[in-house]
Amino acid sequence: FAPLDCKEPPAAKTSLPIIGHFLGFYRHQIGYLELLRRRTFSSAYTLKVGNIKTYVVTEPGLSHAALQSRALSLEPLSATVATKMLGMSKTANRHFGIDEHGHFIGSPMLTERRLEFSKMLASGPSLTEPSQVASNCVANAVNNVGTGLGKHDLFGWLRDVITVGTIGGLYGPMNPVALDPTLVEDIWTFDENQLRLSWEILQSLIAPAGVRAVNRIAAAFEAYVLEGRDKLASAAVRSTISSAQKLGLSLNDYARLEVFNISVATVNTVPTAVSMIYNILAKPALPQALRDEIQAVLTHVNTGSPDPSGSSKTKKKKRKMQLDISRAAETCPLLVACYQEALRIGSTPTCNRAVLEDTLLADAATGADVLVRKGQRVSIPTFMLHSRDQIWGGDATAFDPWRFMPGGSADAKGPGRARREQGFVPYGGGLHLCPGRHLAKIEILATGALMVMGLDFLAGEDGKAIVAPTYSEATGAKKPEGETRIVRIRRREGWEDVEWSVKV
Ligand code: HEM
Repeated sequence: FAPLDCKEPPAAKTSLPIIGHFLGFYRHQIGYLELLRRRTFSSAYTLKVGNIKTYVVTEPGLSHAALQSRALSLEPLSATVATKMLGMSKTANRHFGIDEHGHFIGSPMLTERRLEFSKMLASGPSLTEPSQVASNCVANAVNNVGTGLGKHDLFGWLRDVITVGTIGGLYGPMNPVALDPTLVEDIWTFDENQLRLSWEILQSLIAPAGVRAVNRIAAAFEAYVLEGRDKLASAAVRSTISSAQKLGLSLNDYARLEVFNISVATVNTVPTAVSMIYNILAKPALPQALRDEIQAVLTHVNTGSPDPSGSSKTKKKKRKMQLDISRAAETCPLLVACYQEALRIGSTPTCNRAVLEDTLLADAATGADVLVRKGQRVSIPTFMLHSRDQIWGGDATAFDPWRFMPGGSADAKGPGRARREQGFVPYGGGLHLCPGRHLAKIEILATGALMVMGLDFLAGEDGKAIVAPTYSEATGAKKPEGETRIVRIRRREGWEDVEWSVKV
């Protein structure tokens, strides 16, 4: 490396040259980035690992500048990393804009795909359709819970329900996961192995489970298209399949790309919903406060309908209750605040960019600026912005939905608003702002509301209280660990006869 320009962020030093940062990541996982922030005392620092130089941005103003800059792009990284990780063919490189020397020269396919997908999932019937399917899946799961207390691995249960619902909504009723639910496990295995899969060589030795998961999912997607089951997919997915076909991507390469797509569509939604629900249950006053609030968006649809599951002799009346989640945004501020709080602390995506041109990133509020060099990377780990006391008014790592309510420390109209807005980027920003955010919001709000209204939860063991989850150090999306995952669940007392549905 050439020495850093004085305008470039300071280098994060390590006492052991070459292997120091590797050991740091090995020991502290992603928390190592926060450790380096404290060590460098800077709004951005430069991390040199192997032959890659990454500028880690740690302040709201600079992260906003980076996300909005047109001279920084996710596409070169998606192109080079995804093709490697997914084991795509050499010819696929061309479609991803990688030339014969391995350089990124721009990819109309990636740009077109992103724009089309964003448009389709923004509003209207093409958003309603997948949202409805995903929400129905959660309603069915609640309807299927028994009246006696049963022990559940709450994370595992929600993971499966949300994954099946999201993929059903996007890829239609005959999607690969509907036909083979064991693929859910493969999605998570892929997520845990992403880092190792992005190695240049020896992936089968370093990440055999990851390679197996990619191959299994890709084979299922090949069959999905060959058998014409994709005809039943959502408009958003159909449009991306047709653009891949138009550009001549082979069936195998398309199927491998879907491994990445189904992963991004689920591995952030699940931990966010899981964090929201566990934390609601762990705060004694919260479930009742939410139940009082959500009552306003319930409609008793049909009080007189017979119980479809009963025999003709034992026909019971079922109360059909519809949750109108489309009204939750204005009517249920506490539920929305729980969703925001779960986004803030429950999922920890990192926004990555490749620098296309030497660029000066400037924080408009503080006047601080840093130079990022062409060909290098910028990384914005959202957890570093979302968990800082100075931005969130103290106790930033705790789940406290009231901070988002009027008069709370994160009140949208309160002091420090601009800094908080720039420092709250759960869905990234700029050109690459997550296209699935509207779908995710509907799914997570519906999941939270249905669980709270329809079910009673008790800790796994008698006499114990449900506690906020602690997380395992595993790589990939956040997963609660050990005993905290087990809870006892039954239909809510007095509401056992309700059959739930959702209006999105
Ligand atoms: C709580 C749930 C979710 C969270 C927290 C989340 C977060 C993110 C983040 C941080 C990014 C990177 C943005 C950037 O770099 O600026 C992203 C990208 C993306 N997300 Fe999501 N996401 C969620 C749900 C979804 C869902 C449900 C879908 C699919 C329908 C989806 C599809 C995508 C896609 C395709 C991209 C890549 C965008 C691009 O290449 O420009 N996400 N998401």
